[in-house]
Amino acid sequence: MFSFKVLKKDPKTRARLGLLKTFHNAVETPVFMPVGTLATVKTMSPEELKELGAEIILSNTYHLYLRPGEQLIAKAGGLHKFMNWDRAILTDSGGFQVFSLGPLRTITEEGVTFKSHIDGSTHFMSPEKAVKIQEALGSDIAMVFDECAPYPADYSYAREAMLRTHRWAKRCKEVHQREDQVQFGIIQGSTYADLRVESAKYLTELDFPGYAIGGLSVGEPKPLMYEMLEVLEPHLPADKPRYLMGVGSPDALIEGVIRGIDMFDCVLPTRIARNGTVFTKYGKLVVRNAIFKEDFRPIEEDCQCYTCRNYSRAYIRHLLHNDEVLGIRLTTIHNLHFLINLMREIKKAIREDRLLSFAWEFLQNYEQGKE
Ligand SMILES: CNc1nc2c(CCNCC3CCCCC3)c3nc(N)[nH]c(=O)c3cc2[nH]1
Ligand SMILES: [Zn+2]
Repeated sequence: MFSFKVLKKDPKTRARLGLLKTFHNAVETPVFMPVGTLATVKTMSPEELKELGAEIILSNTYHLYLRPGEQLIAKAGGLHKFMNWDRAILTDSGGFQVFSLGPLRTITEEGVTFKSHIDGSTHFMSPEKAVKIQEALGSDIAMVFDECAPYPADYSYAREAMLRTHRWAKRCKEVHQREDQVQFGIIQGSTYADLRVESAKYLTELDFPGYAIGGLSVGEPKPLMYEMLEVLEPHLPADKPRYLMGVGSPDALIEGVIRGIDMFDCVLPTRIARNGTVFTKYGKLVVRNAIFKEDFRPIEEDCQCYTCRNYSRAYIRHLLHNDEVLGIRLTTIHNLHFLINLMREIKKAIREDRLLSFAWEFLQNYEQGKE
């Protein structure tokens, strides 16, 4: 079964504490979901992810369809078995990737024809195909096939893309069969308040068990993203989970929670780790930088992660400088711990009715380092 329950609402903001029950496990929200594009959260084993407190991870229809193919994964017994992950998996539908990765593509009512970013071969993806692929993968939560309009998009294009995405969402709902998988709708409408409300109303009518907010974190100024969340919040079902796609940095996570978001995903922690950048409570730090050559302190003095309890900046910089694989594993562990731990502290603050003061203090410190 799948269920979502609001356990507590923050008295001063739109934040809420929730319990998301998936077919594999129960997840406390607000939750940060690490991204595992090719059926792995890069350099992390499932045991290490559990050690870090990851309860639900993301994977992707587009990437897995191209390589190794959803049929192979189905033969392996599904994505959970294939990657030895027995907790929840949410798969994105590939909509975003087809539009952002595929160099050339043509959109029709039917679907999207695109060229693989791997070998340039031509492929076709439709709402029906995206549903079938995600059913073969066996994720707990499958996203509908949508179009994420680029930013900026003029009003008429944003509206046309939104209406087509609504028709695609309906088609996804109609062909969905897998009982142990739920579909989330994705709200579009670019940065136009009236389109956002129209999209929320239309998709709420389709009665999905959860709703994602798409079309944001695509280059628009953060205040504009937050404004769209404020516009949307009153029009979202209060008893269903809200997932802000592709967000985000520590400050965006806090700003999103305050505006009623329950679920987040972002490639940042793993991606910046690979180029030697780590999160700290005073902003980002490029530990690969030569200034850390003889800095024998941990990345963060009071961080309880495996990396900070055992290694120095000097050692990590040495590893990164020599392309030693352990280096990006250690920065990845720290970054994932940082975001998962931040969500833990946010949940604690909501429980203790002190979210705003926690948020204010965190943002004060974090912006000191100016992200
Ligand atoms: C980064 N900003 C952003 N991401 C968006 C994403 C992707 C969210 N992350 C998915 C992971 C990406 C790496 C592989 C595994 C899945 C969006 N996805 C969809 N379907 N629609 C959006 O409007 C949509 C909008 C997004 N905005
Ligand atoms: Zn650490």
